[in-house]
Amino acid sequence: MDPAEVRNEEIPQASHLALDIGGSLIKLVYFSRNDNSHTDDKEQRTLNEGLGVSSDGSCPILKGRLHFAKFETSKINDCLEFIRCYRLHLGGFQHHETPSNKIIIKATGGGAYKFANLFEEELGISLDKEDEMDCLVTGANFLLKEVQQEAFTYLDGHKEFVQIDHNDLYPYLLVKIGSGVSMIKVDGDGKFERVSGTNLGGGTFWGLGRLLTKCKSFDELLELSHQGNNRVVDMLVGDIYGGMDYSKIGLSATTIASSFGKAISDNKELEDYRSEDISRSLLRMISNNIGQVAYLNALRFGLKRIFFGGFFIRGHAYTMDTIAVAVHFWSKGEAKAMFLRHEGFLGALGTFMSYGKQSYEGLSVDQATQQFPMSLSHAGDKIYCPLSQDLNDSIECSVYATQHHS
Ligand SMILES: Nc1ncnc2c1ncn2[C@@H]1O[C@H](COP(=O)(O)OP(=O)(O)O)[C@@H](O)[C@H]1O
Ligand SMILES: CC(C)(COP(=O)(O)O)[C@@H](O)C(=O)NCCC(=O)O
Repeated sequence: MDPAEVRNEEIPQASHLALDIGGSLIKLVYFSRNDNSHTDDKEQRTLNEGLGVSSDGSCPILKGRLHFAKFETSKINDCLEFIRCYRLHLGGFQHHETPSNKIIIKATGGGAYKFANLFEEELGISLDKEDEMDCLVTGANFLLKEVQQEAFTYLDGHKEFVQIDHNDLYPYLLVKIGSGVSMIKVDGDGKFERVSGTNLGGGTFWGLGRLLTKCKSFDELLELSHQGNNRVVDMLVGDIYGGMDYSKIGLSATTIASSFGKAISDNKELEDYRSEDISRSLLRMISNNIGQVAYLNALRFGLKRIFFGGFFIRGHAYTMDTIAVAVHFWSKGEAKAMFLRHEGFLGALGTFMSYGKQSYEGLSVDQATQQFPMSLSHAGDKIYCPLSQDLNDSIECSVYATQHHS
């Protein structure tokens, strides 16, 4: 929605804005209270029991919705306008030690540093910086432990949700495919190590794709790949071996021997290739490489489960299939690639949850839980998301908030 179109009466009472400002995209998570947000006594008691908190009335549970939004980092002014328009910047917290009682908003990602002054100048707010890897892991652990049907496998066009056993979650490898790629070995809550990364990531796909195809948007480039045939551009084992498999080393004739390799011998110019084929080849090259590097890192540490997140994936079938096939192929079926429904918002969710650590004056989230229609689900962590919600929509949840006094 164009922020200019937002009318006053449509503006929700929003709070707890959390920002993840990455190299390509800015992700926002914020909470808005329902009009009649406070629970009645009976409901409050039930919620408190579910959350395992005391029911002395000092910790009101606010009902409302979690909202998700994203903007291209290069269009940060649109993001600032959106925040201003929805008055999201007013819903942070105040640190009584901060001169002039500036409102503080939680933020992560490189942009929390790069754009700190811009946020201060444009919105008059300070960004309280949370570590990016910390937030990614917090967001991933929360989703894997608390959200049913969050993780799924994808192979040969078949999507299957994975039942996560809370007692058997760790260790796992988290692969965040953003502009670049971070690979994090996760051993528990707050226990992790970034073990590797690669600069061939989502930014590489989009950047090279834009140059090679003249596509105007990431989605257009992704869409093109649907109709493409990578074999027009890629050099296959069969191209080298006269149509035959190289079975002695386990390579079939259709295996890609060299991504974009055909372009060296075709005597063609860029214009002679279809954008669809280039997009498909590029997508396959990047996805395959990430799958392979991820597998090698899983092998280093004996990890069997690899969760892939980040907005590069975009729930895109061909991307997930390529990554899953790479992991399956290289691990000979030993390791499993899994994907996350809330793939792009791990960092922003982790940042949102970091409000719970605050003990400053003002409203702070200590716990939040999604309320299922029939009964309260267990809320071992801070928020609980529903299963079938489109991420572009808001999701219903409750926030357990304490009022801190100076
Ligand atoms: N609308 C979009 N605009 C730009 N990139 C997009 C878009 N949707 C998905 N992407 C892909 O997602 C990547 C960014 O993923 P993200 O997890 O947000 O990382 P970052 O934190 O680096 O911004 C981009 O490099 C691109 O490959
Ligand atoms: C520097 C980053 C952590 C920034 O995160 P991003 O904005 O890409 O999500 C990431 O781009 C990265 O891990 N790059 C790979 C660097 C490397 O290990 O080679």
